[in-house]
Amino acid sequence: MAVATSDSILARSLITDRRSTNFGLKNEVCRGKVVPCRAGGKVKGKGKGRVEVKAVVQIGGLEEVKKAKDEMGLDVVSEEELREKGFLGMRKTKLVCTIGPACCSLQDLEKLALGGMNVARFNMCHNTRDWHRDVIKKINQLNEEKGFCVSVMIDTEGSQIHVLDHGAPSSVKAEEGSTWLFTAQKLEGSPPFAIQANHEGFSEGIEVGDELVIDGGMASFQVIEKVGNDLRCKCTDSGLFLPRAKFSFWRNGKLVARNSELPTLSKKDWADIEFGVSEGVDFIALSFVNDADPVRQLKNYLYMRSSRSTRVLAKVESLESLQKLKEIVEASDGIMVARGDLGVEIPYEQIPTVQEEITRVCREMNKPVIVASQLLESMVEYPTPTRAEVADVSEVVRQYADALMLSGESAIGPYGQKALSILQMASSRMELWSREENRQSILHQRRLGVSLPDRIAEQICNCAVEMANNLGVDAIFVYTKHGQMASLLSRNRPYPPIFAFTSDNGTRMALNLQWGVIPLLVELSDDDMEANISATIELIRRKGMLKPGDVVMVVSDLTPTHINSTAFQSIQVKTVV
Ligand SMILES: Nc1ncnc2c1ncn2[C@@H]1O[C@H](COP(=O)(O)OP(=O)(O)OP(=O)(O)O)[C@@H](O)[C@H]1O
Ligand SMILES: CC(=O)C(=O)O
Ligand SMILES: [K+]
Ligand SMILES: [Mg+2]
Repeated sequence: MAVATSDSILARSLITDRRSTNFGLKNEVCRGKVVPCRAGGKVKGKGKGRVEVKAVVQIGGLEEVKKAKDEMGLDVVSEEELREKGFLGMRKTKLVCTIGPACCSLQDLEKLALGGMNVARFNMCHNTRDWHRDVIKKINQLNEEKGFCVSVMIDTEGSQIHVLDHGAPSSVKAEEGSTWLFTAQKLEGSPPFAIQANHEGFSEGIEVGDELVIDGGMASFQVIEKVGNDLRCKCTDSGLFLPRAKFSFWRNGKLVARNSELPTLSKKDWADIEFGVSEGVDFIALSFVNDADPVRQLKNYLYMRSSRSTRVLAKVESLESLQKLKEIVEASDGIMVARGDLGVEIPYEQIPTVQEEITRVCREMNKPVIVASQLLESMVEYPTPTRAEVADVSEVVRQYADALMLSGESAIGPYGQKALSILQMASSRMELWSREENRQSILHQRRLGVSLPDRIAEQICNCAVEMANNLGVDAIFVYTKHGQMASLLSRNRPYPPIFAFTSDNGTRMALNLQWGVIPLLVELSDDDMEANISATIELIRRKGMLKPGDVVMVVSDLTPTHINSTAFQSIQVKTVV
């Protein structure tokens, strides 16, 4: 029987007769002949690299299989989706919801969780820490008591120059031709034609004649006079000041870069991070990252605090971050394309191409990417999205981003659950289309790994996905400690879902953000991979979710626990009987 072979993998197929297959925990027949890979030899500190590729092995009659745990480690939403839609119908694109006053009750959060929310985002710009703590507790409670698997992300405020809350309940209008004072001085009451900025140095380096743009184009002004740090400006394009509206300055059609003197991580951000660590959040998203330094700084800090399972995401929302994109992606555990602020810093028309490029770079470098902001913006007010918004959401899915994010649609809008269901439907539809069009085949994977073990893992995952797609298997099972194998599989955007079994809860919650990965928390043996495989297949089968005839591809990369033991890497295809 032909099995995928490649230069670095000497594959050997093994067809095992069902009757002769004894699925004991340490079944040598099952394991087949292990063939060293050509690149083999000594793998530094990891024993010998070994790759085994097996052909169809059937399972069934599993008397000896380890007694399955009662609970499956699969969250209730995935379980329901699997029952309803089957393996191939499971949604791949992950969904992030910003939590705000419109969705912070236990009932609302439960509805969002049922609606497919994978990650709840808390924007530390708004509300008090007590409020955030209280709502995070509710998410934890839902996970524990109702079997959801919703990860928690905090998003730092970061340092940015913006309009201070002007005291007015909604927005303030600027008419064309009117003259306004922009100042950092404290304003008493809400004097007309005066706007207070949050930062002393907001006008540093700004000259008469420069253009002041509000929220990336909501309104525009020309600087007509500079007195000390204050700016007197004439409105050249009328528009609204929303609370916390952002400033940007332009000269001769170019952005005047000036945020750089502000620290990416302010005192308040560090206090919020401390809060996040003490609440055990899964992700910290850093706003206004301009280079890799703050990401590294935070990762070091988390390491020192023994909070290693907290993943650090960098938000790409400044001109500088685009110039240092690769180093930022490299340093972080994932990226958010924060199109709201990005659209303040670069011209609108560049957003689509920049988004596609960031998404591509992230997939190549194997980091999850969230595309955020204004996906269904009109739904903050209206119960249906515009057709253009649905097209935008679909485009993000077509680009194979890992996740879509709701902002105001869920945080303050009355139609948050409906907005979430629209993300669900639009992504499922586009995923199906992409599969039918075989679009996955156009993804080119740049070589990623440097060390031999990393390269082996990468090759196994690339080959496994190609095989899984060609064979039309129903699901891919993978066993993972830190999520590496699962994410390498996900990077190839396979047709079947990836069931990632892990005994590390931090890994499980982090994998929640990765395209096509369904993380399951189970107890795994450190050195008996066959036992893990048999037990997990049996676990799913007993729940009635694997039927006879279903085909599962099992990918394993057992890192040896002893220096002299061998790595056991394999791709196996198993048919359920
Ligand atoms: N915890 C909260 N409390 C009150 N309002 C909130 C909260 N979270 C979000 N909002 C509201 O929802 C809107 C959209 O939220 P979101 O956090 O996505 O804003 P953003 O400006 O896109 O993000 P960022 O500040 O990170 O750039 C905000 O303008 C705010 O009015
Ligand atoms: C999400 C966010 O921070 C932005 O779009 O600016
Ligand atoms: K923020
Ligand atoms: Mg932002």
